[in-house]
Amino acid sequence: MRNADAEIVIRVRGLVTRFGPQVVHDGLDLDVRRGEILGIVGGSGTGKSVLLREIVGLMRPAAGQIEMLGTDVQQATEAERAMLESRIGVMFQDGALFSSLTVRENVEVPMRAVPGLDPATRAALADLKISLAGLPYLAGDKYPSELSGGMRKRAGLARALARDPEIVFLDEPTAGLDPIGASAFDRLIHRLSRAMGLTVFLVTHDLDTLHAVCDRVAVLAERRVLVTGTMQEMLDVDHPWVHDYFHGPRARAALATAGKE
Ligand SMILES: Nc1ncnc2c1ncn2[C@@H]1O[C@H](COP(=O)(O)OP(=O)(O)OP(=O)(O)O)[C@@H](O)[C@H]1O
Repeated sequence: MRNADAEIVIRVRGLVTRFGPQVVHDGLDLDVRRGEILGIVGGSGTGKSVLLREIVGLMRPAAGQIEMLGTDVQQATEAERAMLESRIGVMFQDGALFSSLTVRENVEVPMRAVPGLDPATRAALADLKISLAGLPYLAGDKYPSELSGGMRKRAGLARALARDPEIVFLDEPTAGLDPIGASAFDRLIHRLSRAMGLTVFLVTHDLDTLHAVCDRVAVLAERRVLVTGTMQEMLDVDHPWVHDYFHGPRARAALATAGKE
């Protein structure tokens, strides 16, 4: 379901974010549809990561409403919050893995909140997520410091998938990866989203990723979501930043690469 009638799983209205005198968002609106991969782009400091953190409930905006999976994130009771947390997964930019835990133990962390899951089942489920994220079986026993950057990203993804989420939030998943590693990660996200019906909220600067996996793109500029649409629709947007971003030399190279695949 990837059309305008699709169910809205995240609805943001009139969002205002301030840090002291700095206004990051001012009246930001955004809809995310079930099953889509939505790319969030914008210049540095436009508040992409902050928006992600506000939606998942890690930060409180100054004003506005955020509804996720039918629940008002800011008004949620503790029980509603716990229910929401069980239905989403988050992968932070640096992976945010616990260095003193093995990969398997890291993936098990979100599962600890599931009542009645015995340790052996938890470990087996963690191994399944590790393999879904494209890591070799033995990676489960390794510590984050023993992994390459790309493997750490996959471990972060495995942990985000730990509780079979309906929505995953990925903050710059391909940042710091070499181009081959990045495109392998793009394919993985696309495959997982389609196979599991996952909704993906994807913060990225990576034009190749946008072309390869995103159904729609939302551009943050002027303290709000300036425009949303397909990559094709972005090409016709008459705004200086949007034009430069989607028509610049890197954009042309990414478009040419996407056309060859
Ligand atoms: N906890 C905080 N306290 C004060 N200011 C903050 C805080 N978090 C973010 N900011 C500011 O909010 C603005 C938006 O930050 P954010 O990290 O969301 O940007 P971004 O669009 O993700 O940027 P980039 O593309 O560079 O990662 C920045 O100016 C940042 O300095």
